[in-house]
Amino acid sequence: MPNFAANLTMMFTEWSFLDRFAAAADAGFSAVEFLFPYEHPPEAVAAQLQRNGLTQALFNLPPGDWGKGERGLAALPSRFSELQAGVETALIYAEATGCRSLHLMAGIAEAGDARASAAYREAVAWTAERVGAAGRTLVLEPINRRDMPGYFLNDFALAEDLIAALALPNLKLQFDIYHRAIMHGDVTMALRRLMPTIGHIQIASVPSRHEPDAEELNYPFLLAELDRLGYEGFVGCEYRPAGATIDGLGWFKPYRGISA
Ligand SMILES: O=C(O)[C@@H](O)C(=O)CO
Ligand SMILES: [Mg+2]
Repeated sequence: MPNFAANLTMMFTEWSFLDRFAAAADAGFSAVEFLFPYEHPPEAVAAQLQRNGLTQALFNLPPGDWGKGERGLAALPSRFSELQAGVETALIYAEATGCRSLHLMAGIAEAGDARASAAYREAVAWTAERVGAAGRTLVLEPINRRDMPGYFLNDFALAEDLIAALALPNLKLQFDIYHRAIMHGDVTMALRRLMPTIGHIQIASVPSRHEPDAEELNYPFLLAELDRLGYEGFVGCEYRPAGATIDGLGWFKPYRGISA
C-alpha cells in the first residue's frame, strides 16, 4: 500500500499551518510534506509532528524570494552562496523533524542557457554531497511551465540525464505524476523505467490539480502499479482540494489506516 503524505501547503488550508498537522492525523494520514517550514521555528514544527505521531516525508530547500516570484536558486550562478546558506538552514529543520528527503528547486532560467546549466549542475552536485554528509537524500523535480512559467527544470530528460551523470547515491528524482502527465504523458511507462531513480512521488488530478479521483488519470491503477513496482517511498498528496479538504477525502478511504 502506498505511504501517503498529506501536503500541508495545499491540503487542510482551512486550518492555520501549525494546526494542519492535527487535522491531517485526524483524517488518517501518518505522514506529511509541505513546501517550506521556514516561517516557523524548527522546534514548533517538530512538536506538531511528535504530538500527532506524524512522519515528515519531504520539504523544499529555501527558494529565494518566493513572494517576488523566485522559484529556487540552483540555476542562478550569482546566487550560489545564498543557496549554500539555505542548505545549512534546511538541514537544521531536517534534523529537528527527522526529514530524510529535501527538494532543491532549480529557479527561473532558460533551460538552453549554458551558464544556467553549468550553475545548476554545480549546485546540484554540491547540495547532494552536503545533504548526503548529513544522511539525507536530495530530490530534483521537473515542473511544468504552465504552472511555473520560465522554470529551468521543465523536462524529465534533463533531470534524468543529470542524475545519471552525477551518479551520486543520494541524488534522486521527485516524480510528480501531475507534472509528468502535463509535460510528457506516458506516466506508467515512465514510472516503470525510472523507478530505480525515484526518491519521492506526488499525485493530483490532471488538469485541475484536485483530488486524485477525477479527470484524466486512473489513480487506482497508478497506485497499484507503484505497489507492483515495489515502490516503498512516500506518495505526497499535492493537490488543491476542489472544496473542503475533508469532504474530498473519499478517494483516501480504501487506503486509510492501512498505509504505513
Ligand atoms: O509540484 C510542485 O509544485 C511542488 O512539488 C514544488 O516543490 C514546487 O512548487
Ligand atoms: Mg510537486
